[in-house]
Amino acid sequence: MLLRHARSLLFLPASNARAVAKVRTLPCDMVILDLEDSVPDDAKEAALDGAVAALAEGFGGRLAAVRINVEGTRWHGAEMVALKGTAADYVVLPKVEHPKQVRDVFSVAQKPVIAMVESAKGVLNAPAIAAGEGCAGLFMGVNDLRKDLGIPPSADRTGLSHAMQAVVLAARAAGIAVFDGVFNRLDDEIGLEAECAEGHRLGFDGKTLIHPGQVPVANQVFGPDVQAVADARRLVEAATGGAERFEGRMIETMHVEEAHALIARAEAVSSR
Ligand SMILES: CC(C)(COP(=O)(O)OP(=O)(O)OC[C@H]1O[C@@H](n2cnc3c(N)ncnc32)[C@H](O)[C@@H]1OP(=O)(O)O)[C@@H](O)C(=O)NCCC(=O)NCCSC(=O)C[C@H](O)C(=O)O
Ligand SMILES: [Mg+2]
Repeated sequence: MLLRHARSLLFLPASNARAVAKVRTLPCDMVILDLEDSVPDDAKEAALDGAVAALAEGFGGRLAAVRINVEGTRWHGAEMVALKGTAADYVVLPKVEHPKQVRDVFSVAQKPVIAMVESAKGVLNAPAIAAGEGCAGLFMGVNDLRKDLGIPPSADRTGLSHAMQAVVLAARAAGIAVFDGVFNRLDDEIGLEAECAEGHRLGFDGKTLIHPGQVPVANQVFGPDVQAVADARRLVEAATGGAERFEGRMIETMHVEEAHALIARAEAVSSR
């Protein structure tokens, strides 16, 4: 599956063996083994060993990534080296503020990097980060970004909207994938669905998640929608080139290209 086609990207602490076993039974498109904030300092080395062993066992066709610790921590170097040659599809690098951080990880781990944008500096430098060597995608890190911006945890996402749009713009200008941040309220399915729909409307390709119960909602919202795919197929069938009337609306070349992209996404998802 192409990164851009992933709908549900599930984080789990690499130190949690039960979660590692559980994720192999879930319909998520990407597994992200976390070595950073969800793993206590005294469990980091064991978590890295666990991640490498889990990657060797595989994740049954799901994309696999590992989130490492930031540069300047005592784990960062060993983690990059350990991931080289593993079956990880991507390394996720948190708290990125400059393209060099991504380039350094890419050159040591020899894996494409997904950069997490989770500070004011990261947002302002997102265009350079996204366009830099080794960067395959961007994740919004909404918890850290909120903290950096001084937005209270109880607030809605209004104060993050400029940053979210800036990150989508940066990714699209660089031609890479972009994913919305996590939703912390574990028992609020309606809130999760609304937030997934908001992310979808903003242009994100899918959503990063933290709990198995969130996977079906993200898969459903980032679909793609069955009606939209049927519409796209009819549009592609009907289009003859140039501006024309299709089912009461004008279509042109870009609508045909959009329809092809949607059909490709639907086919990628159904082959999962
Ligand atoms: C949030 C949790 C700590 C909740 O844990 P808990 O209450 O124990 O979960 P449940 O009892 O409901 O679990 C039910 C079963 O599901 C498994 N499980 C739970 N979570 C996961 C998961 N993420 N992936 C796979 N499997 C999972 C449990 O093991 C149970 O199964 P079983 O044992 O067989 O009964 C917990 O959900 C959790 O740790 N979530 C992930 C946290 C994480 O990875 N955090 C890092 C990413 S968040 C982020 O990136 C923030 C970002 O940086 C930012 O700034 O915004
Ligand atoms: Mg964070």
